[in-house]
Amino acid sequence: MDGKIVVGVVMGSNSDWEVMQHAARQLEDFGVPYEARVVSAHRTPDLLFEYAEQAEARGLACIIAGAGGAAHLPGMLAAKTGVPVLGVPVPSKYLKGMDSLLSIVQMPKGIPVATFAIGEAGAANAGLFAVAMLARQDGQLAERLRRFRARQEAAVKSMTLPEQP
Ligand SMILES: Nc1c(C(=O)O)ncn1[C@@H]1O[C@H](COP(=O)(O)O)[C@@H](O)[C@H]1O
Repeated sequence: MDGKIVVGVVMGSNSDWEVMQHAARQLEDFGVPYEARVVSAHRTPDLLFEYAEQAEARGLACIIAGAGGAAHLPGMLAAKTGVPVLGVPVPSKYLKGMDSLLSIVQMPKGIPVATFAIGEAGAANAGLFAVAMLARQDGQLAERLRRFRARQEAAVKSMTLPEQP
């Protein structure tokens, strides 16, 4: 990777960072150049349009978009760019992220958003999914991903449980 930003991590509010940092951390760990931005379909619609319209020309390979509640950000980005959008439902205060999940996953046919699990695991997996996509064209990244999986497998195999009666 030559340092050029290839993944955009965007979120509806800085209150989403606690969750979305898990996507950013995966990209960082794998050495994938990314940017993190607050962009809101509801609160900054012009900025959303600008970000989406420039994404392809800026060379973004994908956009990871996280939002909570009436989470229209991922879908609206997908509507305005051909760059693949990975949606992360951020947990919400009252409906625990079910609202976010349904807002993101139930896209109309023709404008896909790849939707991940609610919360930290979904954010981390969106980061890993972006790595996996980029690794198809990048042998070194593919090797790093293979080693990550091997370490994870070894960690699970060495897990112990309390003595059983
Ligand atoms: N769902 C959206 C959008 C959007 O979809 O454009 N913009 C902000 N938000 C969400 O509002 C929640 C509360 O935001 P605040 O904490 O700023 O009040 C956040 O989870 C954010 O993603």
